[in-house]
Amino acid sequence: MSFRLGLTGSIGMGKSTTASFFVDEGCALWDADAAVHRLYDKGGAAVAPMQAAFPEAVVDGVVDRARLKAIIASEPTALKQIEAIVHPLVAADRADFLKSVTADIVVYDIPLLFETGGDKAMDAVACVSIPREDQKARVMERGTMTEAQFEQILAKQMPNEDKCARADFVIVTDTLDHARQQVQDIVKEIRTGLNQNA
Ligand SMILES: CC(C)(COP(=O)(O)OP(=O)(O)OC[C@H]1O[C@@H](n2cnc3c(N)ncnc32)[C@H](O)[C@@H]1O)[C@@H](O)C(=O)NCCC(=O)NCCS
Ligand SMILES: Nc1ncnc2c1ncn2[C@@H]1O[C@H](COP(=O)(O)OP(=O)(O)OP(=O)(O)O)[C@@H](O)[C@H]1O
Repeated sequence: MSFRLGLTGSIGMGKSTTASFFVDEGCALWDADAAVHRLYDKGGAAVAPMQAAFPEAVVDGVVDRARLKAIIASEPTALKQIEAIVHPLVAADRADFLKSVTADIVVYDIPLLFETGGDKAMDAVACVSIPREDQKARVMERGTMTEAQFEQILAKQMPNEDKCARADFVIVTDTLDHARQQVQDIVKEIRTGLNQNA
């Protein structure tokens, strides 16, 4: 069985970028946010239940993220409802992915890993981290969220310090080269452990 490494971190901290460095080292990757994109897309399994719960959020058979963010911003219970629809479908997507995996290390990029208790199913967890001001600046630079939407999502997440305290590895994503170096060190350490146990 593959080594299961959870990769988590708060919004905009650098999970996706760091995940790509693990792929460069030969790890397999499953990405929870990417699974949500597939589920919201045309023909995706979340479209029909989302249409039933939030008819105005579905446009041309696709869940429209801008509309969804507006709904989340104005309806306090909306995100919980969305999670109840989406999270079981995300779990099914992950189970499907696992059927075909052969890599020695599988990285699970999951923003809400600790919040959902998913860390218990991992052999180790790595958390990406940068100071809060840099995090906010990076998210604002992306231009896909207002400051209020960013703060609202952030409020739903476990504080960065708590995530880092619970993680086995903390990856500081201050520069691309530094993050890549830390990823290479972690992969080396895991592979050394795997070879010792083989
Ligand atoms: C809130 C939505 C519309 C924002 O879409 P957008 O395209 O702007 O951002 P994206 O999907 O890339 O998410 C950005 C980040 O927001 C954070 N985030 C997303 N959903 C949640 C949530 N339910 N709780 C806390 N943080 C969240 C994560 O850090 C994520 O990496 C979208 O993320 C969504 O529909 N979320 C609900 C589904 C969910 O819980 N996804 C989390 C992974 S299973
Ligand atoms: N190591 C790094 N050095 C410099 N910039 C970085 C680094 N890692 C990520 N970034 C930049 O930070 C921004 C956010 O990165 P990324 O999309 O990987 O974060 P994320 O945690 O996956 O975000 P989200 O939680 O919103 O999905 C991007 O603009 C990216 O280019």
